[in-house]
Amino acid sequence: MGLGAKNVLESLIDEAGGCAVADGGLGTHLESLGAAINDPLWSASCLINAPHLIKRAHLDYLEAGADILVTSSYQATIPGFLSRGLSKEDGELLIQRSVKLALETRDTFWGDLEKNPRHGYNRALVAASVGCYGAYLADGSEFSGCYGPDITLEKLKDFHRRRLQVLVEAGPDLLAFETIPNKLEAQACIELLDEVNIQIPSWICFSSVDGEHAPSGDKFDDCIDMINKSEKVVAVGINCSPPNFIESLICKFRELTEKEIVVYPNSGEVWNGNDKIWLPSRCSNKESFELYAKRWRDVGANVIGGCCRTTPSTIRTISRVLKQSCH
Ligand code: MET
Ligand SMILES: [Zn+2]
Repeated sequence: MGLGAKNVLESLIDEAGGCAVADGGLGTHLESLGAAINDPLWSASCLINAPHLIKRAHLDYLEAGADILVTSSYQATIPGFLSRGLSKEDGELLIQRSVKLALETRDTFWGDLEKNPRHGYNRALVAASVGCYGAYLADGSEFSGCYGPDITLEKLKDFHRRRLQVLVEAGPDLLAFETIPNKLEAQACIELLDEVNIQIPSWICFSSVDGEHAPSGDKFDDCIDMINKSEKVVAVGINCSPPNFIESLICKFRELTEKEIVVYPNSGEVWNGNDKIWLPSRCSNKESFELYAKRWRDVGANVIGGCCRTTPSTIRTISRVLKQSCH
């Protein structure tokens, strides 16, 4: 990642005419393909028992027009696999597998497309998902930001360190830190990128439950100030938060940074971490992603996709809207 040269994400965004399309909810789509993911490992359980469904889900998103695939490693962690009775080595192989499944699907899809010069797709990037510590806890704390007084910067770094290395060694194009709920964890991730000497670009996406702050109450101004100082973080944004928060957050982020802005909200339904169910949307309906995508692009988003409860059909809509208007 040389200074001055365009990184892979910026090049993709250029190729896509200023706004690229990310994929949609992976856990959600795996479930609709028949995977049983009501499990402490959530979608990462498919790495053990249904890798073919992960490939199917990635392919469906590519066909729908996704320019970026986010891997199935959101909840794939070494301690998570250890508590499942697996060895550290097997856990690392599964984490690696998440990247390989996405790369293989992208390469096969792209190989087939190249036979048809008028296909209209971009060669997709593979973003290795790095779920937050709260995702590993599987108690909904990615939406509260409350990790308790015992969780320090060092503990968060220890949690993230080895998985980051394993993911990067498997050869993804970028790293996607997802649903980060507080400034401390963003700081841990940023510092690790340097300490581990990661050579691929990253995005850091936060969740938000009030439309103004990170779930912990931390100010985005402070989080982005810190991110602006990191050369390795090339994009910042919001994921898995209701769509009606997104426009004003893009405007806020646009004032705070020159980095690329990534948004992939959920459908607006609300996750109840205690009962492990999605409660109905309080604010929006799925149909409006068409209007949302146009507005988000117009106010400055550079990557738009979907998170939980969004589907290939959501991504098809976003892709149609964005690709229509830029070519
Ligand atoms: N990339 C993850 C997924 O869709 C993000 C989950 S957010 C709770 O499966
Ligand atoms: Zn989500």
